[in-house]
Amino acid sequence: MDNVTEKLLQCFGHKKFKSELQERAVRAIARGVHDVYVSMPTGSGKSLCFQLPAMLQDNKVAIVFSPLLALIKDQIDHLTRLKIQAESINSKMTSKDRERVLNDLQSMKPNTRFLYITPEQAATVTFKALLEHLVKYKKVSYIIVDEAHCVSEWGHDFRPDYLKLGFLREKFKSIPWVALTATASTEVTKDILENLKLLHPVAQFKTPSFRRNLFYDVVYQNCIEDEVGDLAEFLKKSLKDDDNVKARDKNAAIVYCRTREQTEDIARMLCNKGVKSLAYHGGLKGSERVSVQEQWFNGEFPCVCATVSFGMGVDKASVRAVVHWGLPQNVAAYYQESGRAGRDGKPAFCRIYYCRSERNAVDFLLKSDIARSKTPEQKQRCKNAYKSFEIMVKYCEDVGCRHKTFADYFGEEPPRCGTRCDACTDARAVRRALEQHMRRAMSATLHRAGFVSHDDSSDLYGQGRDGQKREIESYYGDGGDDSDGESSRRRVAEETRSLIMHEFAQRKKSIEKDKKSNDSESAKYSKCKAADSTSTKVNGLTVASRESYLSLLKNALNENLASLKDVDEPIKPLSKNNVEQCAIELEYEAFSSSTVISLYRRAMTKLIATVKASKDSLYFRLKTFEPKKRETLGELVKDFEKSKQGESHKSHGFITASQLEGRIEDKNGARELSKADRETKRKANSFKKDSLTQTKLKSFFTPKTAQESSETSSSASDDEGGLIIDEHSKPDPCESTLKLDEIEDNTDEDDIDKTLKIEEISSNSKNDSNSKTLVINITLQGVPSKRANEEKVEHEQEDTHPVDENIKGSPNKKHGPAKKKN
Ligand SMILES: Nc1ncnc2c1ncn2[C@@H]1O[C@H](COP(=O)(O)OP(=O)(O)OP(=O)(O)O)[C@@H](O)[C@H]1O
Repeated sequence: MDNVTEKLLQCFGHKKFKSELQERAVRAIARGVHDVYVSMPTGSGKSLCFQLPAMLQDNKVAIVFSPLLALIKDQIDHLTRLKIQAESINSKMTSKDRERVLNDLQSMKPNTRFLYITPEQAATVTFKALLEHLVKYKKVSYIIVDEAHCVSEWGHDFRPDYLKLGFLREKFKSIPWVALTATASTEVTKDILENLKLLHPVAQFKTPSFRRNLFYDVVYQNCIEDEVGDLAEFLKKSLKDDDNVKARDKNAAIVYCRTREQTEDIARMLCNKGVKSLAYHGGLKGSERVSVQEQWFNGEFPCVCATVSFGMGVDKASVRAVVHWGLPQNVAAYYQESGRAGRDGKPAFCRIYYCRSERNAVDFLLKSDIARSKTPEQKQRCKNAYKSFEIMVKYCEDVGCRHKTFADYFGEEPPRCGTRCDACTDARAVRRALEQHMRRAMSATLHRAGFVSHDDSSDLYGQGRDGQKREIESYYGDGGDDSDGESSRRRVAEETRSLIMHEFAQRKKSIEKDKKSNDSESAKYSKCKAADSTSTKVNGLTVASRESYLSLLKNALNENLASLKDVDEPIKPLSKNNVEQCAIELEYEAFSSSTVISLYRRAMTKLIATVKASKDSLYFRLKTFEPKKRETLGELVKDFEKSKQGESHKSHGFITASQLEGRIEDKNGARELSKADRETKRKANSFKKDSLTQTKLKSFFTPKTAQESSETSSSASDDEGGLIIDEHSKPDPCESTLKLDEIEDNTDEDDIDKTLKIEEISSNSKNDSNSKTLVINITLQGVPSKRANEEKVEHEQEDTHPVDENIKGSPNKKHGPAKKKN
């Protein structure tokens, strides 16, 4: 037994080295000839690599740079338990404590063997003076940089203050340096060696990232019925088989969640499903966190649902499962977090429950980071983070070996995985699951009509990298000695929030734009007067909303009329169309006298309520209503019937263009049109051209109930009872009217040769005539033309705006937004 192994036992209680690499690293560092770089997986005993050599040098102190106060505390606690004096100098210490540490370090033979410092503290005048003193009196054994990947912009935890350490290396050339990390890709390794200015040749000790005892797989959340149920089953399987061990050594699990709320929710659900779980996050009080950690550590609660703040410094060997509920931040972070499983070398499971919508949220947040980065360095950093995220996405959305992803990332040869991941065990099953996941994700996206919900994307990803950082730092106290840290974090959070709000505003704008274009489409087919000007006149009001109110008003008027059937008093004869005409006038009055949407709503609500209230007498506006003499469809039909007596097509709702056009072909096929026929044709073409009048065809071709049929036939005999076809022809400052004559001028004569078929293809009669859906499909028979397609008309009554609750019996309340069918 040499003095190295002797000290191993004496100071650390280990009879042998954990691995060959650990021993080689220890011996190389102990020689003190070269700077040493150690890259070993989490839990492989890296700390011992420098702690043991430091213990070999009596009366000397090792300076250890570590990124977080909590990590420092864990290490100091660990060494204190081993009766090795370790200290720190930081802003959280009392001045008395600080003085005590400084006095000891400045003494001839310091008792302190390890001095833990944050990189921020390293930049202070006090520390610089202290270091100069220690070096001058040859009291420094080593300078150690723990978590050295923090020096690299490629790393997932870049800390700018780590860069300053390189100056110290240049200044104190006589002291050997040691840099250690668990997660270093090729780029990160290069950065560590360069940025820390380690003296060449650097002795490098690097274990392959492949950990054979860990089984990796991915489960797609959208492919399972009960996600948490699945998780519970998985945990139960992973946690069993530990009956004969001490409570402390019982199997344990960690479920990493993105948000604090998620940790609470999932922990609760797991408890309900029989897996004793606790939530852990930065929002808990310090004492609560310690308590959770202890209960988990002692085996009282085998599972902890935590944010990423959990685990650093937590050294439990019997973790049998590490689950990520959603996409991990990046490969390095995932390797580190999942690497907390199976530290005892026994089989353990690492699973991701992948959710694509979350991926989209992360994608958005990382892109936002890139967009708002102010300096080229920042931008590069954000781009690196994005690249790393993309690798993680590929990890989840690919069928390749999971371990190979890590090997690629760390610049190693692909490992011989065999059956240590789902993809290598059963690639076909993984491919099938992936395809199913993609299909479902796609259909969900389509379902949302292209709008991916980012409502709470900030929450989904715990507010991105910054959120994750905040989460860690809330756990670790101040995250260093950066006095401005809190304010800069707040600023970053504020910027992130405002960026997200900005993005939402943009989306809202584009939705508004879509709404507007839908609205102008609806206006073409609306019965409301000046429908085109709806939103221009009253901001926020939609045509659909007006149609809803109009429909309610018309119902109320019809009810009013119907309620007087048994009353003795003589009632003015009014057809349904007269009532509709009256409703249109009244609605228009409310619309034209309203300047804001609330006034319009109030006016319409009041109007409808008043109509409903006049139970025993005809509503006064119906009494005084004088239908205007207008060109009506009734007239048109009569014209048509007159000219085509005997020829008229009796089929309901089906008129051929040859009939409408009154086309007469002589023996030579030449066309002759009588004057009357030409007039009829003109009108027919005007229907074809004017979407407004096409809309009015709706009521004409709607299949009628027996009662409606009799009413219509009676109204057909009434000159004023036909359907209004030129409702909008009345000059109105708000509306633009397409006159029949103007349409005639635009008539394309080519179309006359074709047969115009107006065919009702769908009629969806609901309880109320107002809620009928009618699709009128106009096709030009013969060669299908673009124009023919354009002339497909669809009209569906819609109500996208909620109508006031006090209006009862609103049939349109049930309606969803208008659907566009082609
Ligand atoms: N030679 C050894 N024999 C037995 N156990 C050892 C040996 N060396 C270290 N260990 C133990 O292994 C565990 C992990 O060690 P350590 O914390 O140093 O790992 P690490 O690589 O620094 O992990 P992390 O990256 O998570 O900090 C500790 O419990 C430590 O006591």
